[in-house]
Amino acid sequence: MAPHSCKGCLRDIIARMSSENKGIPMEVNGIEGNGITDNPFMSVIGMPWFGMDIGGTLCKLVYFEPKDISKNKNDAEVEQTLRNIRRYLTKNSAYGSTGHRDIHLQMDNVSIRGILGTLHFIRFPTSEMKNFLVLAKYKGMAKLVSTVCATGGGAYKFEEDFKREVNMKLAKFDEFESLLKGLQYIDARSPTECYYWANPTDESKCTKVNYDFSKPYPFLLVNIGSGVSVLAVYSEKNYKRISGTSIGGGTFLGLCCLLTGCNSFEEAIELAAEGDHTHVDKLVRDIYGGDYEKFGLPGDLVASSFSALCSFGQMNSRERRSKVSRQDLARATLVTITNNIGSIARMCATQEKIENVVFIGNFLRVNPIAMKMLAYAMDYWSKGTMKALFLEHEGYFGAVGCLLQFHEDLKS
Ligand SMILES: Nc1ncnc2c1ncn2[C@@H]1O[C@H](COP(=O)(O)OP(=O)(O)O)[C@@H](O)[C@H]1O
Ligand SMILES: CC(C)(COP(=O)(O)O)[C@@H](O)C(=O)NCCC(=O)O
Repeated sequence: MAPHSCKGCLRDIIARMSSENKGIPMEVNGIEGNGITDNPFMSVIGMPWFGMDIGGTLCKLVYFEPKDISKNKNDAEVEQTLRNIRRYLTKNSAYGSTGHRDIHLQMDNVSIRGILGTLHFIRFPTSEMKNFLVLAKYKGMAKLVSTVCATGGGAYKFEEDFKREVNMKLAKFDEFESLLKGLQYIDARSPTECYYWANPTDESKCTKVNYDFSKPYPFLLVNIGSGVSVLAVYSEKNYKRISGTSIGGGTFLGLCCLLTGCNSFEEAIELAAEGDHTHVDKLVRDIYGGDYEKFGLPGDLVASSFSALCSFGQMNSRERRSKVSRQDLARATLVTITNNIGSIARMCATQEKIENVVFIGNFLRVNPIAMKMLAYAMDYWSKGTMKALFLEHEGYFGAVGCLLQFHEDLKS
């Protein structure tokens, strides 16, 4: 394996912590419940509350910070650990170089099971899970929380690791149930949650416009994570997964890294923002000389993605490839993946006779190019009958939803 060189990542922090705190045992294996943590009532009232959505690429961690944690004051050690964890999570916005708290998404004064508090939104790469567990152990979380609610594929994949490393049980919840629960909860409490892009093709006029999503049904939910899942949602409880594709956010990032040598999603998006996909793609006008009017295909529509680089009969093909920039390749990759998702979403919406298509997932993070393309594509191809909608907490609904389900289950 290549030596790990990423300064400040979770692995580094842990190494630093262990050398700075020689007195603190890192191997707190086999922590037994301390009586308090085994009592579900205590963990509801006073303990930190976590919901995790462990996806194929990113782990989304939602932390509910109750306003009042004084309920534990009869136990000074618990109280202190609780305060330390709270301080660590809420005073930092970065945890090493790989963990981030999305402060702009923080929700204050929300209540879960009648308890008022703040929701914090944290993400880190799923590949750092083992280091996260070491950190959780070191911070004493395992002594406070016996159960963490979790969703996403990683809730299954890492279940044994949680048990072995930190003696924590995972309360597992289905990822789509969680998505929908979280979406309903957040949208009802965040007045500017849902929006659409007006004039998506005209940069000077393009704006984000608030959308009232209080009567949402029916809607199509397109979750663009590592892969893509498409759900048709008819009511709070009635939904079905109608389609999906493996060509999703992970594909964009993987191909972009391969083609451009970039090393992060943010870098990929920055490159794409500066590139021109028409240097890479073959457009309808490259084939027709203009629009293909009979079937309403405009000349600037991509006819064939990446095809401009492989017109093998043409003398200039090799020269063209050598002139294409990393930025152009990143943009073309983004356009290809986004168009494909838009096309699948439109077919699903047509089939289900649904007009509102809600796009979520972290592929849309810091990615207005993709959002505007989806907005335009849905509008153009449906002749204005379909609407692409977006949500501010794009990748966090699953994590919130499983936390809510956990507390609902405790109630019943
Ligand atoms: N910081 C990031 N690191 C990696 N991928 C990111 C990042 N920010 C956004 N993405 C994009 O989000 C996708 C993952 O989205 P997410 O909804 O978290 O899915 P999953 O649950 O499969 O991890 C990645 O494939 C990538 O396209
Ligand atoms: C398997 C998944 C539900 C996992 O969710 P993710 O971590 O990608 O958000 C998703 O990647 C997916 O639906 N993939 C597409 C599979 C298909 O329908 O071809």
